Parts: sequence; structure tokens; C-alpha cells
Amino acid sequence: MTLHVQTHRIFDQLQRPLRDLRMSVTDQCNFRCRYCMPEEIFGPGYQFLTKEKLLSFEELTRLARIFVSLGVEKLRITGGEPLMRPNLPSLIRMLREIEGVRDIAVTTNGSLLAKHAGALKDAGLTRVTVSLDSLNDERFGRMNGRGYKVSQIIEGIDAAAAAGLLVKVNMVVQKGANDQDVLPMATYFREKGHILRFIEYMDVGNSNGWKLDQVMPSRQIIERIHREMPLEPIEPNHYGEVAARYRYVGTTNEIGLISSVTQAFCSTCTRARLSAEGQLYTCLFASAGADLRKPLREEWDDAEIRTYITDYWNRRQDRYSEERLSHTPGLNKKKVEMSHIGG
Ligand SMILES: Nc1nc2c(ncn2[C@@H]2O[C@H](COP(=O)(O)OP(=O)(O)OP(=O)(O)O)[C@@H](O)[C@H]2O)c(=O)[nH]1
Ligand SMILES: C[S@@+](CC[C@H](N)C(=O)[O-])C[C@H]1O[C@@H](n2cnc3c(N)ncnc32)[C@H](O)[C@@H]1O
Ligand code: SF4
Ligand code: SF4
Repeated sequence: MTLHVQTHRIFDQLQRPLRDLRMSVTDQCNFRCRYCMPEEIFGPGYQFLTKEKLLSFEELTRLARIFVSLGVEKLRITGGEPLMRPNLPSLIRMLREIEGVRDIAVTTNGSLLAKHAGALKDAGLTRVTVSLDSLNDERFGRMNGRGYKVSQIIEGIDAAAAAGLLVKVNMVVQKGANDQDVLPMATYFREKGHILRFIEYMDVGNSNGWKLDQVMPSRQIIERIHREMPLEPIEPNHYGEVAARYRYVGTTNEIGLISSVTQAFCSTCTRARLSAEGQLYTCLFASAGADLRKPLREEWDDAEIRTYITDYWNRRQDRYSEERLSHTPGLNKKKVEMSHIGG
């Protein structure tokens, strides 16, 4: 059964429409990537959300349907590690039934993907994005903070591809940690035929100790690859695409560059983010959000929730990365953690 949804587009203060909803389904993760959940902060005593605080699949689906009625076409399931949420394929099946959803994707660290790829595909998922920062076990183990091996993630990627899922790979590049892996990763995934995207290391949250000199600018990444394997720029797939696309000359294989630090893309940012406990954030670097769990549990009707979200989006002025680029004072604010908001 497909649920019919009447759409009404909404815009923020900078005339940006709402198009994408990124839904976190858990704040827990089996990795402790230093740039996201450093062990010294997210250690054994860290209080994760209790089960009652998490939005149920019914609540997530109801919100997704409301967001779709406000112009959202693309849903991304994230976390923490989304595959740690039990029965994730059931949620995919429920979201699939919403009319007007053009695209559903899952972002995962890949460690549990070999086990779940088939069920995700059967539930109607068409693609996954797997995060992988190195092909070198020592560096990867250090970056993921738990000593996970590269082979486990590659098995996940292979299982996803074998199940018929389209696979993209995301690599955060951090100078001094894994910048030597840019070329080996490009070569490997070019041969495999999966799109690899390089993400500039960002100052998300308050705990990763980010410094500008640890950022490897996308420009340098392109130059490094281009010297060995010539590249040419290609047009974006759609308005507001996060990654700038490049193709290996003479092939159909491509890479993407996500340059949030050196080439901010806030002016076309159409993304809303929902934390696992139902806080709505209008920027990855937000300090505060709007609580949607309370309206859900206090039985507001759909029209009331829709108005609440519309008002919140209409007031939106976020452009953090552009402000960072122009050295706007006062950016040293408290920010929501990446594992909470989902990246
Ligand atoms: N600063 C900033 N970074 C973002 C934003 N959206 C995505 N990113 C970064 O880019 C990474 C990759 O994002 P994805 O979720 O793979 O991007 P996407 O646009 O949904 O992917 P595709 O639909 O496959 O193109 C995220 O994990 C973030 O690190 C954004 O709005 N602002
Ligand atoms: C927060 S994770 C959640 C999903 C899943 N656990 C994963 O790692 O794919 C989403 C994405 O955010 C990226 N990310 C986390 N911290 C980052 C940072 N400081 N700078 C840039 N990207 C970051 C990760 O590499 C990952 O691709
Ligand atoms: S980036 Fe993903 S895998 Fe790494 S700690 Fe954050 S949530 Fe976990
Ligand atoms: S910094 Fe905020 S406004 Fe800018 S692109 Fe990222 S999420 Fe959007």
C-alpha cells in the first residue's frame, strides 16, 4: 500500500527549500572514531539514550510522512551506527510506503553490513553509503578507536554490492592521520567501481579537538589524484548536491569532494536533521533543536506538527560553514555532537 501525501513546499529565511531529512535512529556506535566519538568522552560511563527516549519506527514514519508533505524527497538513515538499531529493515519497509519519497539511503560504518545487506535490500533499500577511512589496518584501527579491521568493512561493501545495493564510500581525510591513504583508496575504489567521496575533516561537536591545520583541502586531494589518474569535473546530479563530482578521464567512474571547510555550500543547503530522540536541527553545527517527540507523544494532530515544523524552518538562517570561512566572531559556541545528530 502506498500512502498518498499532499505536498506543500516550505522555504527558510535564505529562500532555501526543505528537501532532505536525515534521521538518526540511535546515538550508540560500536566504533570510537577519534573525529566523532573519542573514547575519553564516550567511555564506559557515557549515558546513551534509553529505549523509551528513542522515537519508535511508527513515530519516525509518521514524522517522515509529515516532512514529505512539506517537500522532503530524500531520506537518509544514520546514527550513531544505524545497523545497531534492531530490525532496521522494518523501518525501511515502512518508509518505502510513503508516496513522494524519491530516495532512501543508509549511512553506516559497514561493520555489520555483511550480516544485514540482504535484509535491507529485501526491505526495499536501493543504496548504502559506507564510511571507510583507510585500507591500512593499523591506521584504520587507530582511527576507528576499536581496532576494527579493514577486511570486515570490505566484506560489508562486497555483500551490499552482491545483494544489489548501490554502494558509495565516504572517507574523512585528516592530515597526519590518513592523508597518505587518498591515492590507495582512489585506486582501489576506481577498480571496484564504487563512488568514493572525500570529506574534509570538520569541527563538528565539542569533543574532537579540531584544528584547521588538520584539514586537507579538497583542492589538494584533487591535485594528488589528478597527477596519477587524470580527472575532469562533471555537473551536479541535482540542486544542492553536497559532493562536487569529478570523473576519471575516459571512464564513467567518478569521485566526490565534500568541502564543507574550504568551499562551504550553505547557500544551497536543503537539509533537516532529526536526532534519535526526536530533536529537529536545521544545521549540522546547531546548538539547539526543536523537540518533535513531545508533540508526537502529546497526540498533536498532523496539521499541528506540520505548522510547528513549517514555522521552525521558516525562521532558519543557519550558514555555519560560510561563517567559519569568513571568520565570523562568536563561532566558538556549544554544538550538538555528530553521533547525536547523525552527520
Ligand atoms: N557541513 C556540512 N556537511 C555535510 C552536510 N551534509 C553532509 N555533510 C557531510 O558530508 C558527509 C557525507 O554526506 P552524505 O550523507 O554521504 O551525503 P549525501 O548528500 O546525503 O549523499 P548522496 O545523496 O549520496 O549524494 C556527511 O557525513 C557530512 O560529514 C551539510 O549539510 N553540511
Ligand atoms: C556520524 S556518522 C554516522 C553513520 C555511521 N556511523 C558512519 O560512520 O557512517 C556519519 C558520517 O559522518 C562523518 N563524520 C563524523 N565525524 C566527522 C568529522 N569530524 N568531520 C567530517 N565528517 C565526519 C563520518 O565519517 C560518517 O561518514
Ligand atoms: S563516524 Fe560513525 S562509526 Fe565513527 S564513531 Fe561516529 S557514528 Fe560511529
Ligand atoms: S553548515 Fe549548516 S547550513 Fe551550512 S551546509 Fe552544513 S548543515 Fe547546511
